[in-house]
Amino acid sequence: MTVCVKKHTIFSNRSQETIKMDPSDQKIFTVIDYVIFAVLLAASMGIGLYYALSGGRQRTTQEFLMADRSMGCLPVSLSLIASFQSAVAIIGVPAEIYTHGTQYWFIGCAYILGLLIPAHIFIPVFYRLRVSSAYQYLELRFSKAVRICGTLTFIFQMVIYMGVCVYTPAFALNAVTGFELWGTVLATGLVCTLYTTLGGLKAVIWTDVFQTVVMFAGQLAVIVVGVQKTGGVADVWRKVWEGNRISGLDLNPDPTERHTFWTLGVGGVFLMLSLYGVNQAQVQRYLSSRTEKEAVRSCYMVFPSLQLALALSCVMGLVMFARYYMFIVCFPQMVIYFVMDMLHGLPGLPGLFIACLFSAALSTISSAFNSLATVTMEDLIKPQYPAMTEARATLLSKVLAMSYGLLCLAMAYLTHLMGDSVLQVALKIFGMVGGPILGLFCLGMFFPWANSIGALVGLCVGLVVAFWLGIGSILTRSTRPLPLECSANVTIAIQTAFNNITLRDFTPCPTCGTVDLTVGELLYVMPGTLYPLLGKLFCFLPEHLKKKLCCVTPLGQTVSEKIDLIAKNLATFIYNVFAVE
Ligand SMILES: CC(C)(CO)[C@@H](O)C(=O)NCCC(=O)O
Ligand code: NA
Repeated sequence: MTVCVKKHTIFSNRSQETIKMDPSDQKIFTVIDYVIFAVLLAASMGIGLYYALSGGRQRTTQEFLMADRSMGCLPVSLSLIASFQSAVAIIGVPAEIYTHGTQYWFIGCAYILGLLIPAHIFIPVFYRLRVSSAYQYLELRFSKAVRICGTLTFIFQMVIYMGVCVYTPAFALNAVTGFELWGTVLATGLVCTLYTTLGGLKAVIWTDVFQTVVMFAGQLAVIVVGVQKTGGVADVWRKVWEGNRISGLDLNPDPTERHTFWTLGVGGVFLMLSLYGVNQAQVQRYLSSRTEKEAVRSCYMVFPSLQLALALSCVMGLVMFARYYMFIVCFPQMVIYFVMDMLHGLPGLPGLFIACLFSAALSTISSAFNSLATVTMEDLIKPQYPAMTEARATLLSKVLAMSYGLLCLAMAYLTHLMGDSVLQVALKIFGMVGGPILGLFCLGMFFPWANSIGALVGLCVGLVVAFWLGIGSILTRSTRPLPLECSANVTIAIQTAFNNITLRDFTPCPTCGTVDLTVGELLYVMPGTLYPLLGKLFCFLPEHLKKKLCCVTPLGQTVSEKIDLIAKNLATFIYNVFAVE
């Protein structure tokens, strides 16, 4: 088979749809390939059925939404990777490496802090409060209003994301090989809806494990065959070296530059924190762990696997460059073209890659369905109907998981109607909304004097700024992809600034809880919702100074200690009021 793409179409980004396999090569897929794709769907379905019929048979919300809080660290860690490794990344990263060289690979540096901070700050806070949803934290720390606004923002973010995640791989595959578009979208969407609804979080986590393995296997197959067909490792290396694709560390401080150490290293940490620190899909997996230690361990285990995932997609981009280095620009569809060019004639391997692509998609949308069902149940419905029976709550959670599954198909159709360009916009929205949500949680944990009005104003302003930057960068076609760290910082800045205005009185009390007096409202900061950041940073100071510094009681008190503290704080507050009089 020859590269049947006319040169001018490769140079022009606009005529992407002309990149198609040669019609005489339409027999890329043999029966075996279709069987492998069917086996992926059937095995995922089987895991769903297994967890519907074993264990507690999904009769409680504890089992359906939290996997009975009994998971070990290995499945949790593989599931953590699978949630946010979508097909968008699998075909997007090789295209990026092909066009701009290996600079993007430096995002691997951000995984260090991007996983250490969730492991030692976010996990302990969430785990010890024994919440079910990350947004429950926001009510404990701020107020009900903040919780509901956070939940709605998250739902908006994930609903847009899941449509893109199921549509993108089907669309790219269809455009290049003619693989049935809507059949694929419907099959993956419906199978995923079924196993998520039947088997709950246990099924979601165990299918993630299976799908992560398929994902790695598919990418590895492309690389091994690709290197062989391109003339061996030495030849690939020579071509990418001569083609200037091996990038050194770019320390240019200009934040509008495409990828530099700063945008990747610093921006990458913010991206990782918004995904691995506070996103409900991930928080739920930490909370489903048997113990806090297991949760922290699973977060550590994400590091090597995520590095492997990154390395596989970067190397795939390099092999692809060695193959087609005469073309300058590469776009995602060309990655599919490359894969099929490498694997055709090897029965089963094209099927394995399709399974890899849809494993990535399935594992992401199943996490979305389950986490969306959880927040809708725990944050929006349960507080309204506290007397609801467990059986009814479980049934409702299943209905919710199914409804979000069907909504995902509707979103995929909407994405299709709006056309190709909306894909980029939708992915940007995912990143843009992540920033202000991250800002909200950081504000709560690290700023004892932050209050609920500040949090709400900050969230709104943060969203406006994120959209302004995001939409602006789309209109001006700037190449800088995620204004996430910027909007997270703006959120925190606005929130703290606003707090200084609304704060009339700030009294660290003797037992080091805090009493905030705001416009007509008394705010008590619940113990365990703050992370003693300053205390940890200045750990060398004597104990009484540290306590003053962070105004925080240590995490993990008993209930009676908490009640005791609340009483003391109230007493202090009353004393202060009357002392002023
Ligand atoms: C989480 C990272 C940064 C890991 O490299 C990457 O997989 C990513 O940007 N994921 C989110 C976008 C997506 O894959 O859909
Ligand atoms: Na995935």
